Amino acid sequence: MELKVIALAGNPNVGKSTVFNGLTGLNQHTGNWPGKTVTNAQGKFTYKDKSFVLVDIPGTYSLMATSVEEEIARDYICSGEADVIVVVTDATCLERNLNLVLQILEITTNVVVCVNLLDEAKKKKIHIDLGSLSNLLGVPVVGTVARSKKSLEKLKEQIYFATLIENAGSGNSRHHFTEEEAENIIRKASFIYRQCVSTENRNYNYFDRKIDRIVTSRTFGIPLMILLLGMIFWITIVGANYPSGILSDFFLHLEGKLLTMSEALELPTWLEGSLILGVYKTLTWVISVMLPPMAIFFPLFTLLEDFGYLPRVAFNMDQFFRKASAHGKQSLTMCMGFGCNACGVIGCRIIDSPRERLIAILTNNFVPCNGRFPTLIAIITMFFITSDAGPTQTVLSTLLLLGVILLGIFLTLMMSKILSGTILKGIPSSFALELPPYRRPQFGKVILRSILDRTLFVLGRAVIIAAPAGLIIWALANTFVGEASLLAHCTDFLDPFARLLGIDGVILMAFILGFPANEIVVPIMIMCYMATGNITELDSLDQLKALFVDNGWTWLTALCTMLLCLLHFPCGTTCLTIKKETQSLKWTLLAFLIPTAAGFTLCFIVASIGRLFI
Ligand SMILES: Nc1nc2c(ncn2[C@@H]2O[C@H](COP(=O)(O)OP(=O)(O)OP(=O)(O)O)[C@@H](O)[C@H]2O)c(=O)[nH]1
Ligand SMILES: [Mg+2]
Repeated sequence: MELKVIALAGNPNVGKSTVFNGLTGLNQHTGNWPGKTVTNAQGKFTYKDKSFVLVDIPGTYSLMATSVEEEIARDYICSGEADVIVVVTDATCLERNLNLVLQILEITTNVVVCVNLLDEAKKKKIHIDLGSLSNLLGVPVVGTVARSKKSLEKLKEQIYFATLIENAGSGNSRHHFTEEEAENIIRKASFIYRQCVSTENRNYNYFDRKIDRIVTSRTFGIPLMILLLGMIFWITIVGANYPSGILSDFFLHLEGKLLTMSEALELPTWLEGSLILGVYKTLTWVISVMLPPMAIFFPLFTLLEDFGYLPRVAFNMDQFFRKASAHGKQSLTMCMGFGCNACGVIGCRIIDSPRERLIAILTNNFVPCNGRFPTLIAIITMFFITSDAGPTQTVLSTLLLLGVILLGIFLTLMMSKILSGTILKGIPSSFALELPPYRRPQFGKVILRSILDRTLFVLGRAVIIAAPAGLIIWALANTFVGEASLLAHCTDFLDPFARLLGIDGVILMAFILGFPANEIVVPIMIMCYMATGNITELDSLDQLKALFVDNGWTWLTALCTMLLCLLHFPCGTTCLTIKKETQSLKWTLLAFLIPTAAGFTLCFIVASIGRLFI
């Protein structure tokens, strides 16, 4: 069957990825802020007797592109690779969107215009005459509400018809518009807009502006942001305790069963030890301790993103990034880093200036990703909350977590400033960030997707990386050279240096072995301690704490471990991504060294001061 290629073009934040997901059933990340998609994504769908390849491309305001992701969009549109281009537009600001439609129509006429966000237009009492719009443009026009799949049927039909036309995909490499042509297009867009759109109520974003006056105000903007972040942390810490307990009880119960079974099967001790105490324990630890906080934090964070809060964060933080001679959009890439630093690094493509993009890439690792975030929570829960925690303790833990994160943000700014004053000198470029309208988040979908996606992601990584790591550690701990095991030799070697940093050899080795994935740092510590100690039953965080305390942990060790968790080299995936994005070994090496040096220095200082109080 012949495959037709359909491209989804349009201004940023108009719902292209949502249309893409709706048509293909895939899960491209969507979010209520411009610049979310930075690379082309492909998916397939079928309609009647035809199969289509759908390409989701980054948003662009015009074909006279300026940034990397806009160039990707422009090059794709102009390449003629697509048989049909679907231009997705925002019904609530059609005039501006029509500029791009008209520019694309100069290149190819095989276009279907999708007027999306009709639900919002309706709320704002904007009426669009789709029929005359289609007549004036000379191409099919379909109205959609991309969040509801039903409304996409018509779009599929129009795409189908458009591909029946001969000479589909007549590409045209011409994309230089003279000033006069560009002005003509603007005039034409304005004319068509006046013909097809009528509004009853011009003051439709009154509420948005009212909220923005508080949320982005000079006085309340930042405190409100910190309060919101604190609230999310608090809900995460309080909410994660209970499911964690249930899960770990369940896994312990299962472990008992597995041990009985292995005895019945008369498995050799080494096999029983490596499988159950090595692999099984690591995996179940990851699931029971790391999953609950993630399953709470990420949906909450994504809801804020879907609501449209992130661009407001960027707006508030702009002044600080500007003072650090960096780019305001860096706060957006920083926010993406909370999910995954590798994604944050790719997201840096939204920053146009190469200098500022590099700064954003090099400092992205200063905010903890989903592999480190639950580690921080686990250490806080173990060392700073007891199992019968009262409200004061949970508030204190929240403040501690908030402090660590704010420290990460502060260091991002500091390091940006240092970089732009030394190896990446330059004047900050100005930018216009659009504040998109607030949108009601899709509660059910966001919660389901972020739990499912993250859960599967973490589980996947745990299985792929933690399980073999468990095996290796078990083997190291059980292979003896002279009096001591190989594991002991390694940790003893690292110990003197680690002590200077307020930690011990095991912790340092856990961070080193955790290079492939941060998720496994604490499980490695547990395995190392268990291999040398004699506690084998760990049925609660309290006993886990006992294991750590037995191995010499104090609150200072916990604090330094948290600092090192926040500040150390990026994980393997992130390093590879940095190499790919910068095309340079030098910058990758620097991205590796900067946070590590910062972490070591800070731990050394904190440990030296802390020891005075112990
Ligand atoms: N109310 C409403 N919201 C929508 C609709 N379509 C998309 N959205 C929301 O609009 C936001 C932006 O959607 P995306 O699909 O990420 O937009 P995009 O065009 O891919 O954005 P970029 O990748 O940044 O160019 C998301 O929060 C969507 O949930 C719609 O028809 N109605
Ligand atoms: Mg997108």
